[in-house]
Amino acid sequence: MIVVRDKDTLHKVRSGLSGVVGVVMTMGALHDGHRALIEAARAQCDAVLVTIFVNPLQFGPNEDLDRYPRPLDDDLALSEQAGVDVVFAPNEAEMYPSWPPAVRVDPGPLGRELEGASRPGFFDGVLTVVLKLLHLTAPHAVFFGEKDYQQLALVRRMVRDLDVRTDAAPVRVVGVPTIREPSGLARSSRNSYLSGPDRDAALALSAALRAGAEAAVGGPVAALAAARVVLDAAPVELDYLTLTGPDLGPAPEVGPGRLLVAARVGTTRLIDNLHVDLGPDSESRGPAAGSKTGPGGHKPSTAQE
Ligand SMILES: Nc1ncnc2c1ncn2[C@@H]1O[C@H](COP(=O)(O)OP(=O)(O)OP(=O)(O)O)[C@@H](O)[C@H]1O
Ligand SMILES: CC(C)(CO)[C@@H](O)C(=O)[O-]
Ligand code: BAL
Repeated sequence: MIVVRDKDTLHKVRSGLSGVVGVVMTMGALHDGHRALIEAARAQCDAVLVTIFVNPLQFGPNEDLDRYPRPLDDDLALSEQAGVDVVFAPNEAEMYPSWPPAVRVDPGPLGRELEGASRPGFFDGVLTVVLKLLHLTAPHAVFFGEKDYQQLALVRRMVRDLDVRTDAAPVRVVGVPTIREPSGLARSSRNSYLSGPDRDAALALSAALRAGAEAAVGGPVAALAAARVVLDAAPVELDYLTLTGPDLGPAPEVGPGRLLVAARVGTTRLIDNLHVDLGPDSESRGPAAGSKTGPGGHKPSTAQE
């Protein structure tokens, strides 16, 4: 495995890779969720490149940039063991020679909803660094986790809207299902912040999503209500609970939907989401109650604090 810290060396190393190149972008503190992305990339590509960079541009002033874990040696060991060919781990000066960057990617209306509403500027920062990393690594396919469902949707949209291509074909954006602990908790680098009681409380997110999915046969209102009961009973501070279509547009009455949740557990902010099958019992129930304008100006069914 080759470890690269600067753009010029990356260019040389990338030029030496042949066949289909897959990239997995991360902020490090690698876990089984990242491992699943690497495995998907290995299965679909001839060479796998992993980026490790804690991107300051996507952190707000009161967020956890300073305390975000940076166990680089462990990350390199996991990457090597997982069969990664190249790791690109630049520092901030290498990625942002001029700070702050004056030109950034505008994520559009969807980028200002949900995570974007709670974390202003977050998706401008994410899409800006993702676009830079796409230029620098020139992948044929790039792999993102469904755990960050809105991020995945926005990267797909950016690649389409800004014509991001490698070797004359659009970069393929591959979504990988969420890896969970046996308890149901979605694996996340920020789980390392959770103390014992917070770890128990954090289980409410995935439990609420499962309760919502089970109740979804009764329609959107039933799904949201069931999820909300679980969250209300737990010592967590709900940020949002939303039901949308699979593309983050309005939730249908019947058919596939996505239930998304964000909540603060102690000082740790966590997100999760799950596929739900709505109906068929909902067809006679009338429209779902929407209490907030949702992604893309639509009205998804939302339960909000
Ligand atoms: N549990 C998971 N299952 C599948 N993919 C995941 C999981 N956790 C993270 N990923 C994906 O790994 C990539 C890098 O994410 P990142 O390094 O931010 O990890 P993270 O665990 O999401 O960190 P954080 O706790 O800061 O949100 C993203 O595409 C993300 O969606
Ligand atoms: C995509 C990403 C690596 C950009 O910094 C980050 O948002 C993440 O780890 O999900
Ligand atoms: N996993 C998404 C990156 C972030 O929360 O900053």
